[in-house]
Amino acid sequence: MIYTITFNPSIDYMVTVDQFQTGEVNRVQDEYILAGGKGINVSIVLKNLGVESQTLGFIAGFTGKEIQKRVEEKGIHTDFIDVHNGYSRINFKLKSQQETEVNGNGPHISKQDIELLMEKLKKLKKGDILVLSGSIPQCVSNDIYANIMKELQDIGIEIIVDATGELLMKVLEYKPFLIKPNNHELAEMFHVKLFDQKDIVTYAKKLQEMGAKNVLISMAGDGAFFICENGKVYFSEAPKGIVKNSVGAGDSMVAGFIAGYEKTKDYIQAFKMGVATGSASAFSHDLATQEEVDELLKTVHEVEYEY
Ligand SMILES: Nc1ncnc2c1ncn2[C@@H]1O[C@H](COP(=O)(O)OP(=O)(O)OP(=O)(O)O)[C@@H](O)[C@H]1O
Ligand SMILES: O=P(O)(O)OC[C@@]1(O)O[C@H](CO)[C@@H](O)[C@@H]1O
Repeated sequence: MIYTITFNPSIDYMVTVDQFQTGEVNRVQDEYILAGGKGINVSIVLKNLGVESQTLGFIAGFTGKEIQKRVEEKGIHTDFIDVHNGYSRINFKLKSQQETEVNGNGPHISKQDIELLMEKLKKLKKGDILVLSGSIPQCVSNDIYANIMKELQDIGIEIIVDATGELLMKVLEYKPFLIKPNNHELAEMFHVKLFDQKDIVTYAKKLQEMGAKNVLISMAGDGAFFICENGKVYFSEAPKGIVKNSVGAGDSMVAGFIAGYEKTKDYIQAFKMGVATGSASAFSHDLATQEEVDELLKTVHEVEYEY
């Protein structure tokens, strides 16, 4: 079974404004809400691609209930912990001349809440896949993903981490199956500027040397690199299209990779599926559907990157 964890789920309030003006009253042209949070998005896209998963994490208040309802309506099994403290955040996503995001803090999560999650995770079995995605609330220590991996290291599950900064750096020693920073996050983690593709590959390879088995580096419309555990490096251009909403493109890429790998056990197919699924989400208002992914997959071609 595949499990996704979202420490800080959200209601994503998506708004389109023609020519947004700061300091003025702006009227929306279009608005809708989605249940969000990175792990939840991964589960939704997996479901769209015909792969079952269960989603865990922490919810609170009326927004938490709405998130749970919306996820379950999609036929995804949830096992959230209600922390009975505050409410799950509402993240504001503005599409105008530029895309702007304002993400909330989320509810307080106590030590007992974390212990409850750990108890659930200890029931995972050999062969399961666990996806740890997204930021954590400020009240949670940034070694939490590493602690989870440490606790589960003898069970024999593959763990995928989509996070950044110390949260990601600290898991590397536990050898995650896959990590997916984007190129900007990669630069921030090493406190460097990455000027060209060669720089990006150099630092992505460092993450592999530090423990990650496979490393995906997404670069939005500039394509993606895959540093494979077979020692090779692959590059793919991003498919061309009109970006409607790139929120969740990275999560979709993770889901596409997992779905591709589950179906074929082939890293190249998984990489191509990841790219196609990320772009399919970027080119639609909601997250990618199977049909959208199938269409784009025909246009995705990987090349081995000579390093
Ligand atoms: N403008 C775009 N054009 C084509 N494909 C895109 C575009 N933006 C994103 N994608 C697709 O989605 C993948 C992931 O995008 P991106 O690098 O923006 O991830 P991310 O920064 O983790 O995104 P987010 O945090 O918004 O989910 C890319 O590798 C690409 O396949
Ligand atoms: O604050 P985090 O956890 O880093 O990101 C949360 C978030 O921006 O990520 C998803 C898109 O990737 C959205 O659904 C959600 O609002």
